[in-house]
Amino acid sequence: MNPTLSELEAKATRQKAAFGGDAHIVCDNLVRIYKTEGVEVVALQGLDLVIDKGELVAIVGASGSGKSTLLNVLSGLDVPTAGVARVAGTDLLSMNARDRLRYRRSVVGFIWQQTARNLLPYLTARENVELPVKLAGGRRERRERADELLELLGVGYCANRRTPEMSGGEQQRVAIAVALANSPQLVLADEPTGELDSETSELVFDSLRKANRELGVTVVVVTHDPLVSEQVDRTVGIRDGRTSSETLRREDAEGHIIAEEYAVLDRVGRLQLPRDFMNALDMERRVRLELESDHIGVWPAREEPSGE
Ligand SMILES: Nc1ncnc2c1ncn2[C@@H]1O[C@H](COP(=O)(O)OP(=O)(O)OP(=O)(O)O)[C@@H](O)[C@H]1O
Repeated sequence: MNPTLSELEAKATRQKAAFGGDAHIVCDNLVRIYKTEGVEVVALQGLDLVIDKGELVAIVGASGSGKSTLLNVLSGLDVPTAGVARVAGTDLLSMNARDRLRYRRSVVGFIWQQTARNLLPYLTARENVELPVKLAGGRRERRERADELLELLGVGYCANRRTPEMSGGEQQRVAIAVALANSPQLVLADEPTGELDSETSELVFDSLRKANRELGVTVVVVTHDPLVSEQVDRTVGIRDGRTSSETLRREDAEGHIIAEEYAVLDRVGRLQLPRDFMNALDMERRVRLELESDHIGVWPAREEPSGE
């Protein structure tokens, strides 16, 4: 017997609800189109991403692939055009202005690449960390909280310094403390080590990892820095506004780090073949697939008969 319309609707809703379940971050078919002077740029074109609570994830991709757009959506700074974006149960598409402010003050913390953008230069490091707590209406034990965070991130000695009295790396670690001030569930960092040398970058990244491990906060870092992406359990690659690959790292029994790269398969079965694989075998337009018992083979299309 054919299913009724209401049965089909119920099935469709069930399938939709199933994607990502109640994961901490769920992006489902996320689309962001920018319109400037009549020209449309599709920055995110159906991006799917699921991140669990307490994960530390690096997002990598070529310039213009949509990384910052994704981070701006997750931070509540930007509203996507379509799709689903949910963080800690909050639907980022349907928030009103008041919810958005509350979300940005207490659910997420953000660290920008430009050190100067993260801190107010006329305040000390401690005052910078106290400020978001003050703005969110927190009155008690602000100072203790600020000092505790600065200590945890290894910059306790900077508490009374203003921005010009700190190095770039120290400023970024204070910026992480500012981002953590209101005990957010998620910290987002856009190229936080982009302006730093590799030694200082490592210290900044150590601080992010400490926040993740010791405070249990989920951390998502956009980076070009191979050093950073090698130190996380999961790296998500973005290409042309979609997640295209994931590298998972694990330790084997002997303590060696094993990194395995996967292509991301979306719900309708689309996957992006790595460009260098396609180029190596001259694959374009179409490929031949063969189902084997434990894998699928992908071959270049057969030569078209010339018709002579
Ligand atoms: N405000 C905007 N108005 C118009 N187009 C935009 C805007 N912001 C981003 N774009 C476009 O959207 C696409 C994705 O940009 P996005 O900044 O997210 O990329 P990215 O991966 O972060 O790049 P980069 O590594 O260079 O920072 C690009 O083509 C960019 O030009």
